[in-house]
Amino acid sequence: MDAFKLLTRSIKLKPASAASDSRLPSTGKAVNPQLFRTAETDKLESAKNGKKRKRGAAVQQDEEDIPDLDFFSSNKRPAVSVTQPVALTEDDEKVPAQDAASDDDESMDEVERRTILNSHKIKVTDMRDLEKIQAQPTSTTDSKKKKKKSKKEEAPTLSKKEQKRARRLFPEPLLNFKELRSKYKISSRLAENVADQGFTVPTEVQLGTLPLLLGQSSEPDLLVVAPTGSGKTLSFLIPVINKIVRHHHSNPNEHGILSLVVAPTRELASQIVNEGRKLVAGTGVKITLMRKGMRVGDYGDANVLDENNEESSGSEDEDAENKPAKERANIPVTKSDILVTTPLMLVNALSANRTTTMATLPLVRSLVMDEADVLLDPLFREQTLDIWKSCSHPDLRVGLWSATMGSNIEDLTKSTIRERLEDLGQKPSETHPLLRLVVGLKDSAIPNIDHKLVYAATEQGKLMGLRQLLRPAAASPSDIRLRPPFLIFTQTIPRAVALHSELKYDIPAEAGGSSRIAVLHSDLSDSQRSDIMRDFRKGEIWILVTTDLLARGVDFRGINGVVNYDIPNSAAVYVHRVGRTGRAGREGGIAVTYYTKEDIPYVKSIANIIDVSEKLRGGEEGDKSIQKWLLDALPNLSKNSKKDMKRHGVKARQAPRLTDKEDDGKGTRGMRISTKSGFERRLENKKRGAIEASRNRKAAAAASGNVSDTGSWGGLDD
Ligand SMILES: Nc1ncnc2c1ncn2[C@@H]1O[C@H](COP(=O)(O)OP(=O)(O)OP(=O)(O)O)[C@@H](O)[C@H]1O
Repeated sequence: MDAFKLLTRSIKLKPASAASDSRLPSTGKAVNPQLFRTAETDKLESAKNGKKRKRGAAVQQDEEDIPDLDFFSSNKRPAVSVTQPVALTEDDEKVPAQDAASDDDESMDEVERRTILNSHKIKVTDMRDLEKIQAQPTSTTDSKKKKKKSKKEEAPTLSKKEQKRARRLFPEPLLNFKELRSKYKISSRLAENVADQGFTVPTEVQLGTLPLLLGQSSEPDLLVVAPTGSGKTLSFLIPVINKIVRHHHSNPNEHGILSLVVAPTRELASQIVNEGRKLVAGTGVKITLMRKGMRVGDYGDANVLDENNEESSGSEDEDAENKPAKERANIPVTKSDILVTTPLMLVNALSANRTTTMATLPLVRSLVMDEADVLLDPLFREQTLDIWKSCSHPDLRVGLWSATMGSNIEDLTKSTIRERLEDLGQKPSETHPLLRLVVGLKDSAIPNIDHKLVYAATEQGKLMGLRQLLRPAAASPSDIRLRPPFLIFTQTIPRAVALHSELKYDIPAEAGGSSRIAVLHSDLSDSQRSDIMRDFRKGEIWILVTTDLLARGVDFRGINGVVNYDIPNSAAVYVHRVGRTGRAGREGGIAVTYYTKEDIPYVKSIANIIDVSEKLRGGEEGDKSIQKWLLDALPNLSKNSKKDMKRHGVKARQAPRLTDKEDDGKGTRGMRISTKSGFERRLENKKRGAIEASRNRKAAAAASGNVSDTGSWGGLDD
């Protein structure tokens, strides 16, 4: 029997069918990017859409026309000159007459709204204190509901269930992208740019959040928890850009950073800029990636850098970081409407590397925190809160977006909003609401990927398993089949480097050899990082070994899967890592997680996530990959151990010595990434020792003049 099969008894492997290839995310068609919907709502929505089609000027593209999402495609769209006139002219404000006229009579009643939101598993909650909700109900509920609610809330004490019900909101959903223009009257240029991307059906998060952020009622602060790959970027960028277009229209003389988007990694920040550039084309809005040395805050001078010259001024900016304060004062302040940044880079720019008090960002009206839970995690918290406080405009709105969000983050958000308002002398009840929108089950993995949790017993077992994945042709029909492109996650940088060197030559030369596999981590230079990202996106690199640097936010179109070579540090990290596949509703992505003896204490939370995701997917009990006996047998982790794991990962894997060539201290022995057995390594070490001793002897003999002159054998090259 295959040794590897013995190690994978905990998982049910289904025979791979010939048809499985066509289900690969990189080859398959993303028929519908939505993850949750029912036949009943499909009918209701198409009835509503049908009405619009008859009346609207432009007919919406049919669902069948959605273009193939191809991993290897460059996602090119027709070039649009960024120098086109600033949008929102008189014409821009005009909405097709029929559409505008049709708006009111087509508003949905509450039953329809409830039906649609519930079937898409969208839950909107008012997060304010109940008294405040009573004092200032939001206009997203209809008036009947308000009356009912306030009567109920007059009762002296409400049960938890009643409180929950009182907080629930059923705002109008967005049925199609055409409504962005016809109903929400966004800039026509922006609407065209959205249409140019070929998106036809809004994802759940877009369906729920866009009306909230673009609607007529007071723009809320918003906490959004929505699945990985569900299109959150578009959801926050469209309202941000539209708000700036309007701002330019009403305040043509006010220029500066109006919106700030903060993301935890440079890779994600630059991806957001790329997405943003497609949307701002021709709108007159400028979006920029924060770079070292840029001046962005209110430093008390009026110099402004025109972002049109941004590229040419890049190298000067780099130098600026190291210039003395006086000279830095002469560097012009960046003129961009939207700044996308990592927290540290912006904090350093606003405080001259923490040598001065933080400068302010007085014009910022929208602060978007992408992957907000990690931005408010202890690692980044101080920096993120400093940035939040530096946004001093009274009309600031915050948006916190992620696929996972602990209740501590919600509490921190509430208290920060409250403190900020107090500092500004505003009473919370006078202002806008804080809403939370959750799509699906909070903190769960997407239901459209296959999870494989594989017991590999030892580090060697993991490597054997991974090698089988790399050679799918040699595998038996019941083995896991994972076609490149895919990502492999390790716990630490040294482990990523070691795994990369172990696998480098596993890809045959005729298939491109070692150039097909790369390693990406934060110790590489910025340019190395972006080259690798580019080559992976282009399909030149097939397998990318990486750390949690790429676990969040990064969108590679149609990668076929994710391998957790080392188990993730927490359930949330699992959700984000595996969410790099199965994006925009694509089926066929695979997430393989190996675990060893040492990992057993930490596996339960991952197994639970998989179990919930499979329940969400529906299907037969027998189709589940996690067996009940495994769930029951796995130990629960104490709170403290969970915390410890989150901070340090599996302790034994932190050991610094990891490659064969390095000495094997006892603690690291079991955690080395290598296929060689201990016996083989001992033999090698002995051989090395013997060679070393022979060299020493020769050197000693040479020193005493006793060596023969042949000197032709230099020993084994180690
Ligand atoms: N309505 C849509 N229809 C089809 N594809 C879409 C739609 N909206 C967004 N996408 C695509 O879905 C992919 C994922 O989007 P995005 O990166 O915004 O996801 P996300 O929700 O931010 O994920 P993560 O939580 O991993 O950061 C992108 O390739 C994007 O172009």
